[in-house]
Parts: sequence; C-alpha cells; structure tokens
Amino acid sequence: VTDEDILADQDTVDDVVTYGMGVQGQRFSPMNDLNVDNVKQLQPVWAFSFGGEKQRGQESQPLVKDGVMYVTASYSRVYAIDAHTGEEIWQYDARLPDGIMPCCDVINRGVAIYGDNVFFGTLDAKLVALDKNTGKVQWIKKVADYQEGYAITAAPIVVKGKLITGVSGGEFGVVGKVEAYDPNTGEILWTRPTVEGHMGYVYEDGKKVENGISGGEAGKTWPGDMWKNGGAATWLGGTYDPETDSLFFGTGNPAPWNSHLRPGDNLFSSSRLAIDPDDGSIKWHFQTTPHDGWDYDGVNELISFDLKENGKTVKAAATADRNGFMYVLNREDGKFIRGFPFVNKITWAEGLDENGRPIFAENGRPGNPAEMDGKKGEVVVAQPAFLGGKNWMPMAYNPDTELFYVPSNEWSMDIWNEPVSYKKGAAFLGAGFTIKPAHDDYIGVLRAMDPKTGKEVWRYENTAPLWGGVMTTAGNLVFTGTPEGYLKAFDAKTGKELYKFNTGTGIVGTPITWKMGGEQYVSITTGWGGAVPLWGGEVAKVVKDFNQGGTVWTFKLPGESVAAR
Ligand SMILES: O=C(O)c1cc(C(=O)O)c2c(n1)C(=O)C(=O)c1cc(C(=O)O)[nH]c1-2
Ligand SMILES: [Ca+2]
Repeated sequence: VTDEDILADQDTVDDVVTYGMGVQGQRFSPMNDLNVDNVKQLQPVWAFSFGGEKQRGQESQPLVKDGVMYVTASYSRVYAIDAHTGEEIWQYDARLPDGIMPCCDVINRGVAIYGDNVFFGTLDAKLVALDKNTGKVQWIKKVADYQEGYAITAAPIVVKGKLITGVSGGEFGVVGKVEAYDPNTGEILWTRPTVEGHMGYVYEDGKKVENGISGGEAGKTWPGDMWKNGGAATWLGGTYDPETDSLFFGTGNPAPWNSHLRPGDNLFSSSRLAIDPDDGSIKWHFQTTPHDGWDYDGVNELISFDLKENGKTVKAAATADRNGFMYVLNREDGKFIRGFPFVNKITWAEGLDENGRPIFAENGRPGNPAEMDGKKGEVVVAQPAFLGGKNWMPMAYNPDTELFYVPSNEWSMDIWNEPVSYKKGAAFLGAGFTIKPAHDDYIGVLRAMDPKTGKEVWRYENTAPLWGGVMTTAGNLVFTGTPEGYLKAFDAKTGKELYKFNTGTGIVGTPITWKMGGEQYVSITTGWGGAVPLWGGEVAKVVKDFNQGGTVWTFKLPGESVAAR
C-alpha cells in the first residue's frame, strides 16, 4: 500500500485502505452495483468468529487489500482473513498487562496499512507494526504510560509516509497528544500535546528539538497548575484533508470533569484541531465546548466536503458534537460557517453566537460543591447526556444527496460535582451521573442532516441507543447496525428501510464496501459493548440482555457462491 493508494481510497473500489473509506472520512462509496432496487437480496457469504471467552465491544472498521481483510477485535487482537472465504490467514494477540485502564470498554477501532505492514494501537498505549502477509511483529513502540491511564483505542492513519496516532486517557488526567512515527522503524518524528502549556517536539536525526509550546504559554486559559493534567485526549484519531494539507484531530474532555476547579476556556480541550502533518504544529482550532462541565468530549470526526452554496464552492468540513450541536466550518481557517442542534433538546446552552461559541444557559452547569456542603454540588438535569448527542460512531457524507447521515441518541443525565484531586492512574472526574432515556420508546435516531439548512431531512428511530458507524453509497443507500443485532440499509433520499439482517449479536461496528471478482461486498463487525452497557445508567438496564460475541460478517448479492479468484 502506497501513499497514492491511501489518497485515492475514496475513489477506488477494489480495496479499503483507510479508516473512513478515504482520508477525509466521508465513508461514501462510488459503487452502485448494490442499490435501492436490489439491496433486499443481500445475503451473507461468510462469518468469521473472533472466538475466545472475553469478546466484547467490537468497534473495528475492517480494511481490505488484495483479497485480504485486516480487522481488530477487543483486547488488542488483529486478524488477517481471506476475504473470499472467511478463512483465517493469521492472528496476532497483544500481551496486555493486568493494569490497563480503558475508560469505556476493551475496544479497538481498526488498523492502518502501509507498505507491507499493518499497524494498530493497543490498550497499553503501544503502536504495533505487523507484516501483512505473516502477522510477524516488525516493531513495537511505547506511545505513553498505561499506568498513568493512557490507552489507544483509535485506528492510526498514514499521511505523507507518517504513521499518526492519538491517545485515550481523559478520565485519568493524562495530557492528550497527537504523534507521528516512521512506519518503517517505529522512530518518533514529532509530538504535539493538545493542552495549552506543553512543549511540542520534532525529532531530527534522532535529536529532540523544541517546536513551540501548545497555545504559546501555560496558564492563559487554565488556573494554576491545572493544565498539567488537563486531559483533552485525542482518543478517536483523526482525518486528513489533502487539499489544505491538514490533519483534523478532535480533543476530549478537560480533566477533571468538575469544571469549578478550572475556570477558563481550558484550551485545547473539547476542540477540533487542524495540525500540520509535517511537524505537528497547530494551524487553527475550533472549540465546541469551552469550559466543558458535562464531559462533552470534542473528539467526533471532522469530515471534509465541498459546500456548494450561492454559486460558490467552499472548502468546508462538518462535525456532529457530543454537545448536541452540528458545526459547519471553513476547513482552510477553521472559521465558523454555521451550527445547529441535531438532537431534540439541548439544556446546557441557549444557542451559538456568530462565532459558534455556545451561549451558556443559566443553571445549566452542575453546581459547585464548595457552595453546598463541600461534598456534593447541586444536581442538574443535562441534555444531551455525557454519552452524547453523538459519540464516537462515525457519520457519513454522500456527495450525491449532499446530506450527512448522523447516528445520534436522545438521553439526559442527572449530573453533579464532587471534590477531587489528581492522583496518578486514578479516575480524575469529581463528578457523578445517572443517564436516563429522553423518550419512552426510542433512544437512537439515525438522521439525514442538510448542512446548508440545518434541517433534518429524514429520521429512523431505534429502540436502543445507536452505537455503530454509518456508510453511504452511490447506490443511494445508507448502512448501519443496531444493538438489537441488525445490519440495516435505508434509502439515502427518503430514509425508507429497505433491508435488515439479524447477525445474532449487537452491532457497534462500522460497515465497509468493496469490489472483488466483479461483485460488490459489504462487511461489518458485530459484538455488543462499548460505553453504553458500562456507563448507561438506566439505559444500561434496558440493553444489558444483548448478547456479546464477536464476529465479522460479509455480504453480497446472490450469484456465484465464492467470487472468482
Ligand atoms: O477522554 C477519553 O480519553 C475517552 C476515551 C474513550 C475511548 O478511548 O474509547 C472514550 C471516552 N473518553 C468517552 O468519554 C466516551 O464516552 C467513550 C465511549 C467510548 C466507546 O467506545 O463506546 N469510548 C469513549
Ligand atoms: Ca472522555
């Protein structure tokens, strides 16, 4: 796999070599062999079990290259599978220490591929390079200290010959960062901390050279020393826009959750960052939730697209935030074009100002314990819940319909603050919460959103929270999976449900499609898990009976039973 293969991924149908089905992350396939007229006939061709006794939370998006599928599973495992037959080629199991601390289940979202190697990040915060033909380890590199609470759950990406990763750990007061490594050797090339005050570095011939303090200096938007454990984890990885030569990484919650301990905007938490892939410099930032007090991590993917409006084409990008607002930005400079709610109710803000900054609602923030009995601050009911109007599960953009397909949820939480102080490797929250459904009969809403009007064009309501990614195609289709276990397909223009198939366990994975032997295939990982059953409060009671398991399913239209080799 070359840089050219990676940059062409959204247009080439024979393989899927990037997380996002293209570096811009649109998750759009130009194929229409499979379409609204024939999708009803879609049938499984094989299913591959991840096996093992401890499978859960399969959030991986598979990659496919030269008839081989590369997919990760929980507990930092990788499989290479013959994409024609579903037979295993090799398996790699990372040896994890006992003390790993992923906040939100033992998940992994996928591999990157470059040259003859596949790469992935582990729950003990390492990058691993494996020979794509044999699964043999090429190198292993420690990215951060898991004992401080660091982990890696995102798929890395390869941009301009560099392997780029984010880190998890916002709930433990780590310092978020984005880093680039040499894919051939595993040597670090640059590091960019995402909390104001920390120094970035580039490495020249093995020498560590200062490359500027993030935000210029410490203490501008943080009180005292709070920036030293400020969170802003880059835990969902990033996208890349070749036209502006920018990496787009989101940053998670500031630490601790209790916002009364850190008055100020707390840069660069709950933000989107445009980063120079050559040296890790920050080109611009857009903060969705300044002084976040609700765990509204700003990590959700920023998808580049051409916004055609008033006879002009703007290089735009859009993101649907945990905080309930969807944002359309100019991706050249990060300027706010427009923003609008994509969920039914937002309690913490009254709206956005002309720069996209939230207008905080009075009494929307959980209270300060210091103003109560010192043990627990005033409880507020906040919507969306911290699990978000949308969480990690990627949306998709279809340039034919010019709509975004957003997997979203409607729920609220009781949230309160408590005193807390930083202790290495311990949860750094200073908050408690209980999540509650917002409606009697559904939580999940797959919605088609128009980035020009901010209007919802169609919606599909799902009983359980939606926690899987979305894909759209030139066949006028939208695919996603449900925790109830169904792979579903909808008409991209109308939202009419056209297809469903019960995979037997809840889906929190992300579908892909590719062509092999002249036929269009669709694959998705299945296996219930992720943050909802762990942190979902009253929602977790509703979803606790979904079976776990772990399988990758592959589908195509009836025809030859096994594609021509
Ligand atoms: O701040 C962080 O470092 C961090 C990391 C992760 C993660 O790595 O999965 C999640 C979250 N936060 C988080 O707040 C969250 O709601 C969440 C849901 C999930 C999931 O995969 O279901 N991961 C994470
Ligand atoms: Ca978080």
